[in-house]
Amino acid sequence: MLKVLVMDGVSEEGLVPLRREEDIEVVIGQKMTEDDLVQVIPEYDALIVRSATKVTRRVVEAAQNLKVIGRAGVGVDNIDLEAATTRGILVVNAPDGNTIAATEHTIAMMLALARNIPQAVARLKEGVWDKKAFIGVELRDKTLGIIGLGRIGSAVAKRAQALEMNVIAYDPFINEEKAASLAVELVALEDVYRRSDFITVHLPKTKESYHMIGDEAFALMKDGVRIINCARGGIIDEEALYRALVSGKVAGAALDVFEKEPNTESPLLSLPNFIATPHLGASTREAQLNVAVDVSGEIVAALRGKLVKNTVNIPSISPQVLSAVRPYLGLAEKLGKLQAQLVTGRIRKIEVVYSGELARQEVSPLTTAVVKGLLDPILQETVNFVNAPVLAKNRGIQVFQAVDGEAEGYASLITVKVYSDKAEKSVAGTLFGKQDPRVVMIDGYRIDVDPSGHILYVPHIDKPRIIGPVGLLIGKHDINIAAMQVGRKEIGGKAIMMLSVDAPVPEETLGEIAQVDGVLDVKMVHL
Ligand SMILES: NC(=O)c1ccc[n+]([C@@H]2O[C@H](COP(=O)([O-])OP(=O)(O)OC[C@H]3O[C@@H](n4cnc5c(N)ncnc54)[C@H](O)[C@@H]3O)[C@@H](O)[C@H]2O)c1
Ligand SMILES: O=C(O)CC[C@@H](O)C(=O)O
Repeated sequence: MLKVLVMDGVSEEGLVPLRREEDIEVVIGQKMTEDDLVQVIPEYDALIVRSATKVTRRVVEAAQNLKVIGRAGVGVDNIDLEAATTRGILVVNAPDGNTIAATEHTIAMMLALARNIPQAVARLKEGVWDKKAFIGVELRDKTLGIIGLGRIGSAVAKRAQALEMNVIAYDPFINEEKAASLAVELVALEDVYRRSDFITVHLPKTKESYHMIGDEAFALMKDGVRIINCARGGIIDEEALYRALVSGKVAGAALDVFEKEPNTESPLLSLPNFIATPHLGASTREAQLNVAVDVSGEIVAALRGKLVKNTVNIPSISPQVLSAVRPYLGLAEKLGKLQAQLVTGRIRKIEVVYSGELARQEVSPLTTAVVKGLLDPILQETVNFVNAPVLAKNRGIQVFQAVDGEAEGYASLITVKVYSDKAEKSVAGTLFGKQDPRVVMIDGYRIDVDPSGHILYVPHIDKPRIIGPVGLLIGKHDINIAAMQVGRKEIGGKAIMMLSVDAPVPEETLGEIAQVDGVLDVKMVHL
């Protein structure tokens, strides 16, 4: 008998796909501490959670039979993915089922903000019939700025247009055609800040988006702007929001999510122009049913070793295909990740070329790994072997793969070419000794770089007094250079320097390096 532990009040109705399997026992768990979960987890083959249960490294490491962890929803920030991957435990989610719920909650929050509904209800329940205190604003003809035009952002845009709002959006990973099909004007982030009467965020919490809306962003906004966050706590800096609400710069804010949850202590809760809900975005009967059905189906497929659609960590492909290309999966993903950080402009096309021995293999999983590496840092949803082409297509990115016999002297070579509206960039990599990944070419310049950790990329003119000054500037910050590679095609022409450093080089130093005579560009890459 296989045992599945279901936590966090996942919809009972949605568990039907699990319950109809005769050899699967479903156990509904009550709220547990980490210690309790560590105690019970060894007996389970699968675990389903929403956001309350934290599946920590300790929990994962205590599991002895666990094959799959299912998230009834989108965000997997409560699951230690690295620990699960290391133990070979599949993590699956249900990214589509709660889109409409989160969208409608956002619209509800925007209307509640505009018309002071929560405050007026509270006053009335205190026995005060106060019409004067709650003069609102209309949405019609106001500008809504959406940050993150993915599934929820797009659905919010449609509904806001029905309310006769002008919708503008910032999403560096969506192209103009996609935005045009939604009749949404794509603008720079600063323009969203400067032009919007209402701002709503619909992007994942990543290193880039953490505290992206803080004092500086508020300073750029219109006086009296209203702000909504039904995405992830931490995208808006709550302390800066507090200051902006107190000063009146921000007329009102509505949060469904907080940096720390649960949260009943936030100073924001004391402000009259602040409204909030306890992470209710996905809390509709329909959404909970959808995500429970979706995740239950995925758990059954995973336990039966069948194709799983929404894997978060491990590709679901046939063992034969996987074993042939597995050693290259990490390299392919790193090449995609490297391109995501090097290329500028809106990506239009990705071309992956396989040469040497790899050209004789079934390489589509590797192409997907490249796309995953490119899109993963920017998308909340899982990029996997089934959906990667669709996700890229939805963003107007064409993906091609090709084989080419010429491997430049390497046993196998993967070349990833990315074409954007501003640039064309090519990176190539191989495995040394069938296991050590190396980036061996950037834009035709030969190098030999281990794609891990922090790497400084400095294209420059090949002439004296470049490497020394750059090294000195990094040394000034006590940052150790672990390795250095320079590639050039001809003396005195363009060259590329790649420095592996033990810590990220601060922004300020990057600015100083950019000023060194002969330096053409500088980028800090994290792999
Ligand atoms: N409150 C809730 O209960 C609830 C429910 C569902 C989803 N969510 C959250 O809502 C958010 C959006 O979910 P989704 O399903 O629409 O995700 P999605 O992956 O479909 O869309 C995210 C969009 O954000 C864009 N993006 C990524 N980084 C960006 C950046 N730095 N600047 C601007 N745009 C950026 C991506 O290009 C993408 O289009 C996620 O954070 C998700 O966890 C919350
Ligand atoms: O399960 C929930 O209630 C929240 C889910 C939501 O935050 C998500 O990321 O899907």
